[in-house]
Amino acid sequence: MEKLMKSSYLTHGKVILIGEHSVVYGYDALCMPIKSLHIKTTVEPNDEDWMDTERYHGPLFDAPNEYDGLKYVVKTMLEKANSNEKLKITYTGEIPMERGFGSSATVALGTTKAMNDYFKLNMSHDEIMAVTNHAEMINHGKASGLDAATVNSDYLVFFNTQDGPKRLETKLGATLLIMDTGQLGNTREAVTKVRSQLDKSVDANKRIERLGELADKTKAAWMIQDKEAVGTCFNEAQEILASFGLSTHKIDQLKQIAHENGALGFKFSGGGLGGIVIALCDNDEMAKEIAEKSKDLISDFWIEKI
Ligand SMILES: C[C@@](O)(CCO)CC(=O)[O-]
Repeated sequence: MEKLMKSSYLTHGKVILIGEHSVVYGYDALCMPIKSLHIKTTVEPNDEDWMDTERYHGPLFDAPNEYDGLKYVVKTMLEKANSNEKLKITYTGEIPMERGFGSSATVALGTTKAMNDYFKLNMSHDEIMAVTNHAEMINHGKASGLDAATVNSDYLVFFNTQDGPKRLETKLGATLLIMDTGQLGNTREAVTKVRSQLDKSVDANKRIERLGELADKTKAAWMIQDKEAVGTCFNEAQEILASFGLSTHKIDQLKQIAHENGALGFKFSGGGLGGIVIALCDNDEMAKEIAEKSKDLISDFWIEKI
């Protein structure tokens, strides 16, 4: 089969604004790409066995869950190419793993696209997303497809599992402060934790439904650039997510600092149990101030105009 000598693909990260967890059960969510954080996937020939995980190097692969989805991608793509070639697949970049930045979707999509190019498979967009989403299912036990859709989008994404991603181009006219708690989140564990409560409690189901409503309210407020209303939705979403046991002491401390320093809204972003938090700020100065006051509790921060 005709193929390239080497293929690379650059994929960016994502930050969920609102609707994590409820999106898994069909409700709406809003998620933005983070264009400043990337992972580059490179596929090239190799003498070693592709199943040898030592082959994957870089800071990314401390996260065992992510291997299984990736192994599925590599195996599936080799089958599609009708090849048993041994490959070296390398990941480099600055997206921290297991923080809520969509690292698992990023590497799954990057590997699918880089192998599609390497073997000149000409797969359609839907076929590429099907492989990536299945890898996410393997990684997280249950996956909505939101992360994969957003790491593949240059625009803010309004999403539900039935209709897929819709692009939103309106700017809110605010600043988003993203802070890394430095604590590893575990999406699989968090998704399982929510599901077990939904199986047992009517009230838990009502709270998940409310999260979906909050995503719709956020979108409506976003479209008319009502940042105070967006912030209020973030705050209520944080309370609901915390009621499922997904917040941590550090997240609660960061929430207090953000509110004391004028944040319009605060919540964690992604699966929870650690990972990243977001504070909606009126302007960059407020974001810098909150980051400065939080510096002993965080490992890194990013400021995005939204
Ligand atoms: C927790 C979750 O809603 C987001 C994880 O980034 C899971 C999913 O949507 O697949």
